[in-house]
Amino acid sequence: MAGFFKKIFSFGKKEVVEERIDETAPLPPIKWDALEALKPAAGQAVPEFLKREEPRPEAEAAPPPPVEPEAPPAPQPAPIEEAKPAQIIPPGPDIQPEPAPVEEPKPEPTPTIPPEPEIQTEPAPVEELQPPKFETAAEEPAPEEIPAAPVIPEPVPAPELQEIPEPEPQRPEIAPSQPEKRPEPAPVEMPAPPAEAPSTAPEPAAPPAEIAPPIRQPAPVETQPIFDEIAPEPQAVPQPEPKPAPGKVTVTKKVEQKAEPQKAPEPAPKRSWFQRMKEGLARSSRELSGNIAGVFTKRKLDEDTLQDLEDVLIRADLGMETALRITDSLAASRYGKDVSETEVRAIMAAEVEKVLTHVALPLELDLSHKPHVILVVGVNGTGKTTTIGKLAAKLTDGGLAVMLAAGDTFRAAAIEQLKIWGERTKSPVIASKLGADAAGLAYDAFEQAKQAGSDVLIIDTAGRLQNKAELMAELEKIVRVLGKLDPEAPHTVLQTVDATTGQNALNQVEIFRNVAGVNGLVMTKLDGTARGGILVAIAAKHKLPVYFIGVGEQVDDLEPFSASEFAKAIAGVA
Ligand SMILES: Nc1nc2c(ncn2[C@@H]2O[C@H](COP(=O)(O)OP(=O)(O)OP(=O)(O)O)[C@@H](O)[C@H]2O)c(=O)[nH]1
Repeated sequence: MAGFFKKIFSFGKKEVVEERIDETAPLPPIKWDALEALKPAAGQAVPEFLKREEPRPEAEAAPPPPVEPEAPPAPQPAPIEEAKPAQIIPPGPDIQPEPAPVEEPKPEPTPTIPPEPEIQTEPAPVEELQPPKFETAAEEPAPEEIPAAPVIPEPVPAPELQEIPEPEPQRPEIAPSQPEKRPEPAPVEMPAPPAEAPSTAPEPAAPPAEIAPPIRQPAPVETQPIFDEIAPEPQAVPQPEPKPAPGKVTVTKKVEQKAEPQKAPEPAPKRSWFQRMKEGLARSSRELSGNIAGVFTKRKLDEDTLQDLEDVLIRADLGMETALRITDSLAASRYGKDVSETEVRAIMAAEVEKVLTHVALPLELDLSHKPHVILVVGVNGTGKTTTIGKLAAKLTDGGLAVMLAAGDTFRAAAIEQLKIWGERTKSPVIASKLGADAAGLAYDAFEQAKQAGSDVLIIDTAGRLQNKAELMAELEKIVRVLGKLDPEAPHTVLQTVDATTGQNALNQVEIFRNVAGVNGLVMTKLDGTARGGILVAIAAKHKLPVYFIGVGEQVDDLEPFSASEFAKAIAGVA
């Protein structure tokens, strides 16, 4: 029968020499001492086995054909070989140890330690041939296998995924590569962790320290750049936003800027004041023209026609005097003849202008008075405060120093409103507590205006016409105290008249003229009223100068009064 063959491995040549042994010869006694001595060194013999086993996972074709088939113990030495290199050559055992890493992956590096003790115990009995191979095996296989192991490049991508979920994602990546090596289904996933575990295990050993770092280093290195890439992206996104975001700040500025120029945004400046007045008087004009047209459609100019026309003019608030002037003028030139609506409106415009011409005067200020005092009176709501603001704007725009006095001490809103106008026109405002003596305030304001060298002092007043006696007493007192500082003060007494009040405006002018000595009018709210004709009636009756007309609430909506333009506008003559 076949006898035992003693195998002799020559280093590097991979040759086997077989020597036949006599089976009948007595076996030599076992040298236990020698075996014990071999145990510690046995760990070094493993490298040779690693050569055989390592090629299996990585390259199965590599292993030498003669050795594997003949040596049945090969399967056993495999684990033994792993144990030995674990101490000296960590890379070898790290890659091969299969069972140990399977358990380790979950707890991470710690499980790598247990496999070592088990391996160390087993190698002892098997290694007789290993002692001489320690050095060679350790030198040759370890360096070659470690760098050659494609496992290193694989973990590289793994760390990228790990960056987010940490080490776990690496396993799924490594797993697919190893399952091919190991046909078993269950371990397919498990093998992945072993690859990591071995890498960590060798580190504790001194020599593998060099190998381990390359595996770990790539991971953090790659992860960091990824984080950097991710980090800049979110930062880059917000950066562009802040640029438009400042949009938020600019909006606030725009709003603030518009708050001041509210004066400018008026649509009025685009249109002439006459256009605005004409539009404002359109209701009055349309009504008047329509009524006139109805009178002269089918009839010749006779007494009945003239009477109907007179009624129409009176209903338009032009007043009896003005109505008679118009009918008399028309009858003088066109009596008994056919008369068109256009002819009637032309004659009306001409007569209205005649009435208004002597009242359409510009406001003259005697600046020899320091200041020229303007007392503004009128019924509540007729536009006193607003007119004061508009007028102050005109005067300051003309370079005059203006001071305002909040003489309407009965209404807090009136005081605040005047302060606003003071801010808009950059005019100082003299005000006192609510309910204070209006005359006292007017006196103080006059003194302060003198001291300040103001050119004009405009004093606002209350207009509580419902308490006529008290109002009259207050206005008289104001005029009296102002006269103490300047006998000619107030130099101008303006009354604001609300055009929308109709015939009642005639009575208002009568009252304030007698009490406060009104010597000028400002017709307000001529925009959008159908009763603009009252201005003609007031002018005809009181013959007071009309300095301005108000055609809106904005600062520029105060226009010098023009008789011809007003007459044409109300008569509907282009
Ligand atoms: N449409 C239009 N409104 C005007 C005009 N003048 C003034 N108003 C408005 O009329 C209202 C009353 O104006 P004020 O200036 O407060 O009148 P006031 O006489 O001072 O009233 P009191 O402070 O109560 O005495 C305000 O809403 C003004 O904006 C104008 O010419 N046209």
